Amino acid sequence: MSQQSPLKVAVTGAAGQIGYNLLFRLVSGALAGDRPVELRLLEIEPALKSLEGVVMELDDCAFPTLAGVEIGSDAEKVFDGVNLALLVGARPRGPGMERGDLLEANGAIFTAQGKALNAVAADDVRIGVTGNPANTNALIAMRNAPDVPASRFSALTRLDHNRAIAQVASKVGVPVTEVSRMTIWGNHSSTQYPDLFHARVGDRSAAEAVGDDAWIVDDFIPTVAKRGAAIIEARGSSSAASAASATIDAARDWLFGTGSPGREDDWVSMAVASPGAYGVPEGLISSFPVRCTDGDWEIVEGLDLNDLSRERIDASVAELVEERDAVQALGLI
Ligand SMILES: NC(=O)C1=CN([C@@H]2O[C@H](COP(=O)(O)OP(=O)(O)OC[C@H]3O[C@@H](n4cnc5c(N)ncnc54)[C@H](O)[C@@H]3O)[C@@H](O)[C@H]2O)C=CC1
Ligand SMILES: O=C([O-])CC(=O)C(=O)O
Repeated sequence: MSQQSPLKVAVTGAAGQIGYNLLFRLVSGALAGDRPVELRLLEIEPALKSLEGVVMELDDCAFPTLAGVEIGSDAEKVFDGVNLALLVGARPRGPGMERGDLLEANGAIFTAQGKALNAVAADDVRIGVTGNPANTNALIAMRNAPDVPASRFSALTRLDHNRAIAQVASKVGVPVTEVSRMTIWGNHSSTQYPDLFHARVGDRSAAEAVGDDAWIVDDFIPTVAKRGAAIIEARGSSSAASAASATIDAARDWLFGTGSPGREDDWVSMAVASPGAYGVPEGLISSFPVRCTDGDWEIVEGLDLNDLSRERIDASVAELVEERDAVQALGLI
């Protein structure tokens, strides 16, 4: 039995589709190996009964690493002392909607949760936002938590990153493990820019390995950027298992480090508060190539951007500026 203190992990929207795919993996080692995990699950009052059923199932797995579960609808109680908060709970989009259509519906949730985290989370808290529109929800939470360093907030673009890796591996006919240095730039929306010019397949540029610029522009970029909508179209509801998997990938790498043996210099995509890097206005939560060590991220600097990359990044960042202005006008930040 491990003697380490439990990692206290909050999950919001825990009774939802992503929650059902996330909780069991979170406590079975995918996040923190054999370190015990204590779950703090936040839901709205009407969903608590359903969440009780999920907790029964968690008990029934008899996970050796599950150090306890608390549930509730009061954010200040649930977030008390948490080291990691995964903010998943939000209204998902349906067919025909863009993620930005959810700004107002979800803004109120992230102001309240930002304030609660500010008041009661542990000093070392890291906050990952999956609920859409993820970048701007993270911005709202961050701006409502003035005592938590801005670097502790991130929004999920790891699902897009994983989708991009899968697409390029399939195109070139290599295992996904051959693809490295993938970057998603900008917003987790259809304007996002998955970058094959810095990605690698083995020891070559991914763009060269693909050898088909028309495929990159007409096929790869829209397939990755619109994958969420394609899943909604096919399943009738938005991605859940893959979103849960990416939420864990992102949190694990943030807390315990990016890279792997032999690929120490690999990076991942995370949407983080811009320090002004690559011309992205300071404070905007935008996706960048990052490396993480001991719970801190660092943007990979000095990548040359070709005209296509510059144009696509600028377009996605312009959308983030619009979203920021919209939530500012609503008084949410
Ligand atoms: N960033 C990403 O890559 C992805 C993001 N998403 C987003 O994740 C979010 C959750 O998706 P699903 O689990 O499929 O939705 P869902 O509707 O199945 O579950 C959402 C849960 O959040 C709960 N909730 C609502 N307001 C809450 C509040 N104030 N506090 C706590 N819980 C609250 C609901 O009761 C519900 O149980 C959506 O916004 C969806 O668009 C989904 C896929 C990928
Ligand atoms: O598309 C959606 O609304 C859900 C999501 O964010 C994704 O699958 O990337």
